[in-house]
Amino acid sequence: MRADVGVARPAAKPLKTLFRLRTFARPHARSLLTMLACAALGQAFMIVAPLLTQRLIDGPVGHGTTDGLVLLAGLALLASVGVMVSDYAGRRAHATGSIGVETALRTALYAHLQRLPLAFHERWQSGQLLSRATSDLRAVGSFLAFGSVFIVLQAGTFLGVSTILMTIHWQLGLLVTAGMLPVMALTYGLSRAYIPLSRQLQDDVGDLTSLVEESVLGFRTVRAFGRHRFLNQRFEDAARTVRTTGLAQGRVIAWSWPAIEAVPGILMAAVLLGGAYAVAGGSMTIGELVAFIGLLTFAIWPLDSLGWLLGEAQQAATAAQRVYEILDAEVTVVDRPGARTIESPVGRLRFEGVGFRYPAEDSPVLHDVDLEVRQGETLALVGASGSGKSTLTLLVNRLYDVTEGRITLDGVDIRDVTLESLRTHVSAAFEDPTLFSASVRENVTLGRPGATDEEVADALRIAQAEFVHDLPWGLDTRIGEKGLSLSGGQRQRLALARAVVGRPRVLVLDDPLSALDVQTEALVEQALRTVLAGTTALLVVHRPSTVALADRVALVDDGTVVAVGTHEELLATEPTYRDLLDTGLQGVSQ
Ligand SMILES: Nc1ncnc2c1ncn2[C@@H]1O[C@H](COP(=O)(O)OP(=O)(O)OP(=O)(O)O)[C@@H](O)[C@H]1O
Repeated sequence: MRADVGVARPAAKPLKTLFRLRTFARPHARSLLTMLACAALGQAFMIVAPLLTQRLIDGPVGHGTTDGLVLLAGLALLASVGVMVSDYAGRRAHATGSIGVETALRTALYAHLQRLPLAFHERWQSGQLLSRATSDLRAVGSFLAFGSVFIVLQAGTFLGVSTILMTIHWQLGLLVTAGMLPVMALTYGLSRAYIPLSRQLQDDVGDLTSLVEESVLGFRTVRAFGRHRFLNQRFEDAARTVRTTGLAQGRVIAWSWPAIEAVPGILMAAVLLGGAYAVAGGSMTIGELVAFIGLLTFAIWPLDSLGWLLGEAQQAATAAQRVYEILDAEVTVVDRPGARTIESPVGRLRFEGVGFRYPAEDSPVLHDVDLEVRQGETLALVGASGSGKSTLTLLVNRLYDVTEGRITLDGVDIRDVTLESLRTHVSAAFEDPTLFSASVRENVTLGRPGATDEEVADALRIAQAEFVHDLPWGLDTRIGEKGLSLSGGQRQRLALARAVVGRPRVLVLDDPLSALDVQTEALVEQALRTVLAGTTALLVVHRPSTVALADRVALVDDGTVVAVGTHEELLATEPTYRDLLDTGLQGVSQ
């Protein structure tokens, strides 16, 4: 196995990665800034209350008069209305911003996943992708729209309040400002211990999600083999790993959080003591001390919450790193510069010195493949298991790109044709048919969205899939996830209908009839002949009867094509072919 698969670049440091997310926040800057401004305004209105209290104590209360009381009460009322209005506007802006950022991120991630090559999807556990596309994305989105804004707000509030405190009594004000230092030191220590554990926990949860997904999708096999205890054990082990990491994370929080939270309490005690001395010494009025203590709570809240917000930032940073590991994964199968569309190819397919190595592997699975599939010809690929037949079919519509040589369609290297155009003309159906939780019609027209009703009906007839008309809502019946509500043979027939709808120029079929009973297979083959007559087709053959559909046969052995000819020619000249027939391909009509 090679380590340099080249599908995902190692992500940068978590906090740096978090900063990269600004591109997603930028389009929502207006909402986010409105939210920040409203929150700042709300804080400012709240700070008015202790300042008014000071005026009240040192004014009317201290002098025993009612002068200015109405004005002070009016200002207090105005301030509370201000708090209410800014809170309302801030929350509205927050909702718009946070939903917008999260949607933009989710859409970008999904679109990128769709563009990533097969190599990426084969290497990544789907649970890891799922947890990144759900919980990580949530953490990142909510931090961008909430945490990041509040870090700015709380830092601003702390600085603003500290400045006011210094104007009231500069020595005590300085003491409060200095309280920031131990909080920052403790937060730094927390982040060094917390970030790796946070990353570990998110990875562990991804593994757990994969296990759940596997057991849900493979539940029939699990039940059939009575292996639920084994799977339970695997799940318990993975859950224990999550628990161990979670506990380690909890221990880090347990020592750091109380220490961070102790700082404001110590500050309050120091201010009370220092304030009492200051009032006794005459450097502070009672009203100023009351206002100072009232304002101190506004400085303490940012100190208190900064630890929590930075924890959120760290969590979001590791989540962002995990999301960027996908977003940074390279889309390797792309349109070349100057790639062109082909309108109506005649369908001449040539493999010229083709070699192929799977991205994670050291040695090639295909080498020196030279093969021509003539216009309108059906060519069967026959070979022992693992000889490379399926791999060869994956190259034709560029699910993988060749690593040696080239494949041409009508003499044009398929890498010089746009992917969209190539995949319009080259259709494929594989042994394991994937259907989607959508209507029958949507499943059939997946590769040809503009297909007419006649084309769909034609495809269903060819694939002997007319059973769909008996479904409760006919073509509009929704079939379950992966088509689980249908039998294996029914799913294969629908996948075949999808491949032949609109009569593509080139058809690649990798044993698409394997789940059919003998009778249905014969009917499908009979109908397929009419399609194959006008189409260039590459057919991976595992059953003798399918060879009968082909004009010629290519014998694949150990990653290369060793002989090409009609069935009769190969029978006469190739002992390997004869051996293969003896072991499984008997009964070919001659
Ligand atoms: N995604 C993959 N990554 C790495 N190696 C792979 C991958 N898929 C297949 N291989 C290897 O490539 C070789 C050819 O496999 P391939 O599936 O093309 O053979 P095949 O002739 O179609 O076999 P079968 O008749 O059993 O389906 C095998 O050695 C297989 O292990």
